[in-house]
Amino acid sequence: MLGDAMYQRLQKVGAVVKASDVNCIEDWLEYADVRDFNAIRKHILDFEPQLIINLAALTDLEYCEQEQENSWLTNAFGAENLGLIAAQLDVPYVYISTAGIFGGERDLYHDFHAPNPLSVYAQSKYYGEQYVRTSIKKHFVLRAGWMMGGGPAKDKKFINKIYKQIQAGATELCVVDDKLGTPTYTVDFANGLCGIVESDQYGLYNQVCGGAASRFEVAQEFVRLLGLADTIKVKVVPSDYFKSQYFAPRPASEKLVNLKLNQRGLNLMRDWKVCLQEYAEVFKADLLRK
Ligand SMILES: NC(=O)C1=CN([C@@H]2O[C@H](COP(=O)(O)OP(=O)(O)OC[C@H]3O[C@@H](n4cnc5c(N)ncnc54)[C@H](OP(=O)(O)O)[C@@H]3O)[C@@H](O)[C@H]2O)C=CC1
Ligand SMILES: Cc1cn([C@H]2C[C@H](O)[C@@H](COP(=O)(O)OP(=O)(O)O[C@H]3O[C@@H](C)C(=O)[C@@H](O)[C@H]3O)O2)c(=O)[nH]c1=O
Repeated sequence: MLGDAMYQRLQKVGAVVKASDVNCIEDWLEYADVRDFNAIRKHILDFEPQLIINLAALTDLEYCEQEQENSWLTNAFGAENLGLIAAQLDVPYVYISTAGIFGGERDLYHDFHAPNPLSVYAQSKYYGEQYVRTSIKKHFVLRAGWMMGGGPAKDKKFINKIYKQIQAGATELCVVDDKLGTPTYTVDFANGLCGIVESDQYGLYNQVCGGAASRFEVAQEFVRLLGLADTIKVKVVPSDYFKSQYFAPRPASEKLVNLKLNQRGLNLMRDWKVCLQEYAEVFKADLLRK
């Protein structure tokens, strides 16, 4: 999801990019596994980078509950591996963390509030965040919220899960209103990331879109933007409704505010509704094609 937007953003400024993944679905991707220190070290050293951005992760919370060792190796150990290589090369290191590290005790979290990760995914990401913050001097840790981006082919999360139901002909969508968060558009996130890195102001930053919402509000807005509000009903359900499908623990609220970015004048994130309007165009075009 984010890799796509990041690559496009870096292409725009003419950066020379070596992009890698274990899942090489684009011709600009080369194979590299963040769990394999020696192999990825060689892969990176051969390129002599000036910056390392770690976007690799396992982001399916249910998979992470079931495949715990792999989740720790990818999300936490992978963060360490790339951090060590960045430190050895003395280049800045960007690690992407998540609003999901919070426990939901509060309604809204700024950069200084204390995390309390509930799921294996969140625990492994929080470990990565802490490692990077304490062990890597030239670090940027950026916390994203509910990510949306990549379109029908690459978006693995909520928007595309809703879209797939619509595409399959659903006239009623059941959506929870007891989970709150901050949608985060990958295009804006990649843009903001570049601004933060260029500023040389190392550290930890919340970086989410403006505003906040429940999953229900996001689904309702998405359906409206697709022009389907009259034909598709979005029905409120409690999270319990999905307890067998979405069994990983999730906080009631993972709403973030970009307190530090605002103070530093580095907040380039637009409001989530403006971003969703732009993003929905991709899905509208896809609906028309089919
Ligand atoms: N999506 C979201 O809502 C949020 C994401 N984030 C963070 O943003 C970052 C980017 O995530 P996002 O773009 O959404 O996720 P994606 O799944 O789209 O991208 C992550 C990529 O990493 C790959 N990967 C998995 N294991 C390895 C490995 N061992 N070595 C190298 N690559 C690997 C995945 O492959 P495969 O497809 O095979 O798994 C996938 O292609 C992650 O750090 C994530 O934790 C933060 C907040 C919210
Ligand atoms: C598909 C669907 C989901 N939902 C709800 C249930 C559940 O709370 C949530 C599941 O969707 P997602 O898988 O996108 O959400 P989730 O896995 O909770 O997303 C998380 O992803 C990782 C990567 C993060 O870093 C977190 O911060 C967070 O963004 O949406 C509905 O209410 N109705 C639906 O039709």
